[in-house]
Amino acid sequence: MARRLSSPSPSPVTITISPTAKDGSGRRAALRKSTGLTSPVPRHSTASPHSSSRRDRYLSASETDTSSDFVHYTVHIPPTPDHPAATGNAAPALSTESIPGPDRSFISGTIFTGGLNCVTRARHVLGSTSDTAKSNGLNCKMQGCDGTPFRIDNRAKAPCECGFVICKDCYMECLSTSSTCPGCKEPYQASLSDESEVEEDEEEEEEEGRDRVLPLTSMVWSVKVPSSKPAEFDHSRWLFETKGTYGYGNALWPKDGGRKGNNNVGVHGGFEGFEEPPNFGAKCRRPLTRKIGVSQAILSPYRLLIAIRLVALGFFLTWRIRHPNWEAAWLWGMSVTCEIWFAFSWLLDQLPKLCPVNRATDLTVLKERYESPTVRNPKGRSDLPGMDVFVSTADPEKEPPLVTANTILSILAVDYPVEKLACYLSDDGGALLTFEALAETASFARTWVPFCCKHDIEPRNPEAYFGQKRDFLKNKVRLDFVRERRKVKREYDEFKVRINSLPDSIRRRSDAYNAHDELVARKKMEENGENVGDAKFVRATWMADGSHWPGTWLTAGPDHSRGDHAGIIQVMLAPPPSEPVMGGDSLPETANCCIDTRGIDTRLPMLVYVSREKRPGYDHNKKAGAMNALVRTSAVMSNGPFILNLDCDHYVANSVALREGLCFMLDRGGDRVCYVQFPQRFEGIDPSDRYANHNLVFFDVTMRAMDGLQGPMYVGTGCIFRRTALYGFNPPRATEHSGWFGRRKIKLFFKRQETMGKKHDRKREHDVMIPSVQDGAAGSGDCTEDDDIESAALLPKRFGSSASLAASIPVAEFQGRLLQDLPGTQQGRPSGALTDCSTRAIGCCHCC
Ligand SMILES: O=c1ccn([C@@H]2O[C@H](COP(=O)(O)OP(=O)(O)O[C@H]3O[C@H](CO)[C@@H](O)[C@H](O)[C@H]3O)[C@@H](O)[C@H]2O)c(=O)[nH]1
Ligand SMILES: [Mn+2]
Repeated sequence: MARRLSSPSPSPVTITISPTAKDGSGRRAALRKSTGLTSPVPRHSTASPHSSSRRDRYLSASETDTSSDFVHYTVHIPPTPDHPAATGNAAPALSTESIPGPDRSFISGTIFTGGLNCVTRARHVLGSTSDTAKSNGLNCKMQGCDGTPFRIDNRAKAPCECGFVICKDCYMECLSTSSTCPGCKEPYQASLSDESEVEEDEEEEEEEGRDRVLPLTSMVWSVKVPSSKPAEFDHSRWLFETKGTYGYGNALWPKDGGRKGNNNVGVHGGFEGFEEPPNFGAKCRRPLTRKIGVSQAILSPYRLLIAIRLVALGFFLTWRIRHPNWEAAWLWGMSVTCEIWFAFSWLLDQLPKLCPVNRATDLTVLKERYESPTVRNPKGRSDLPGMDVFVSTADPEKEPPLVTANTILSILAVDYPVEKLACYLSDDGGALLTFEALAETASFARTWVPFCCKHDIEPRNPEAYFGQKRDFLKNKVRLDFVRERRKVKREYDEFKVRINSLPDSIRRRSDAYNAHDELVARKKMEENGENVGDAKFVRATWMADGSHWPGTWLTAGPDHSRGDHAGIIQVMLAPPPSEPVMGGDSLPETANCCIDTRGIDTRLPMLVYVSREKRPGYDHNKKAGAMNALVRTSAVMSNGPFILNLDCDHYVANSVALREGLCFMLDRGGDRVCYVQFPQRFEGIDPSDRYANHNLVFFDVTMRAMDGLQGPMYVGTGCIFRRTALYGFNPPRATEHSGWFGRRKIKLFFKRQETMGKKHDRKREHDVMIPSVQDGAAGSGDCTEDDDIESAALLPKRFGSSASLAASIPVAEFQGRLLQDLPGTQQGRPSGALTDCSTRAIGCCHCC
């Protein structure tokens, strides 16, 4: 039984399927439920008359446990703008009301497809993209008003510290009535009477506002940042050129030591007339990482053993050569050659291992340096750089979607500032199954992630966590832990059932739609008097909203087969707001009924589904190609300066791993680090490791030993990269060998060879300079005009003609710098930057 396509209404389709799915505990999966299969919004917002309450669901699960041999699966088909619901119907599944402002365009603007042979499509979003401010949710937030907010430099700006966006009329009204911000109920800082004043005084207001919220009031009054508009001032250059310092002791610091009076001058002061700075940074000067030598007790015997073996080997080879066997000379010759070769290769293998190193990170220092309140960052907002996590999957049959889903969940739940994290799934199979599994994952993440954060769950892969044999109560202090764990486990079991029944439900849905289409086509042909017998009908794969899946079809069709389909991008979870959204304050739709999220930040990181375009005749380069596509897509969407890649069958086993990786990147000298490789640990294989499947020698010995030399190698996955290194730019300070004796430090980043002889031409092509971010995408502060033109001309040659991609490069470089003390840092591309450029970035010829 299927709903007719021609009369779209959000009534669910009940499909009866044979009971194939079993959940983890072996219990027969017999659940009656309503699922909005492609809806990344919380499941309970898809409320329909058919969906029972949660408690009922559990009850019905146990009731039908033994009695039913069939699963009643209710597929809720959400209405969409192209298939609008009949008026007066129940609330649409993709209820925009349930999503706070900025998220709207991402949730309703679902799928982006496009590429070489087809125009870029952005379905469902047409209405909201017409007005950028609207699509970003940046219109006036007053109830019943959607006026244009204050604009400064084309950016909407809130007149209040709390970020409540408001239009001019409403602002004036508020001022005249209560003078308080309708968002935070705090009084507005300055009352402004007319429009010009509003615009002109914005900067001053900003400064006043900054002073107001600073807790360190005694210090702040005299610290004047040299420029009122920080983005235009290059602080690092200023520091470098003037040898100035900020804060205590700088040129602007008063000699008399400020309000408190100064009794210390001349006593502690290093320079006459300047106050000795208090020791603020004693802790922050501590390094983020430490190199720990391997204990001599282990190394010395090991080295001795190698020396003894070497000597023995020497004696043996000498003896061998001195005692030739002339009766079988060729045999003797062969063995000697082979033995010498083996000895040599053994030596090559041993020598690098003489000096292995361990490294340790200090996460408390990272927290102090980047996440504690400072003068410039009074709220202690995280200053960590953005991080994009890439997961690749290729075939939903060989790589089960449940495994991929668990990987994604472990990423979404990592301990990293949510607004700085973005997760991308590359689906090389272009399969609707992976797509819908990801939508389900996004939905389950709303329960799983707050649960992990609340109770410090480790590991944050639900399958691994619930499968643990050890006592789960260890180190758990919260009283509601046991109850919530039980609930979440049950949710997870249901989630597994849903994922495992997806192949069936997709097939059945498609069959129903196809049968209906075929019937209509047959009728038409009969009416026209055509021969129906030998007609062939296209068997499409249908999405839950009643449209064709743009990727690979179950029965391959033209333009929908493996290796021949359009590119697809779908944002499953919109970029989160920058302020924490505590569970208790959230709207009832987003409230989590499974666990008590009061006081827990319920935001989730951005999650994007990407399936790159594939066309015959192009080499897609397997995983490398998928990674390239993700690098370009993420550049125009979130542009995290660091990238972590994982296979779909891996997961983040330690929730602070990302932070630990970044310690190496952000430590002193870290700007020379291009990537940080994590070791891999394996599960589900022989625990006694009889066949060395755990790869311990490789990850725990060889890689550490290589680290002691020049650094470990990239093993193809589980690696944090510096984005600009992937673009092929040289690190800011490359340490290069110049000959055998010693090293030479060269500065390649912003400097170029003065001489422009022919010899340099080839080199120049590889050392493309990253244009300075202060001067926009095409200009460089240190370079002449000629250089600008040259680098601007080289960028499209290497990265295609996408202006957004080119513009994202210097931003990524800027944000990846060591200290985030550069003001005005734009955190990634604005969330509304999802344009047709990102679909062109996943095009197979990459000629956007
Ligand atoms: O066309 C393809 C083929 C593969 N993959 C992905 O690449 C990853 C690795 O492929 P797999 O066949 O599983 O290789 P393995 O031998 O299991 O993986 C190891 O070896 C690979 C190189 O041989 C590395 O890329 C992997 O990171 C490393 O884990 C998987 O996530 C796949 O989904 C794609 O995205 N597109
Ligand atoms: Mn693999």
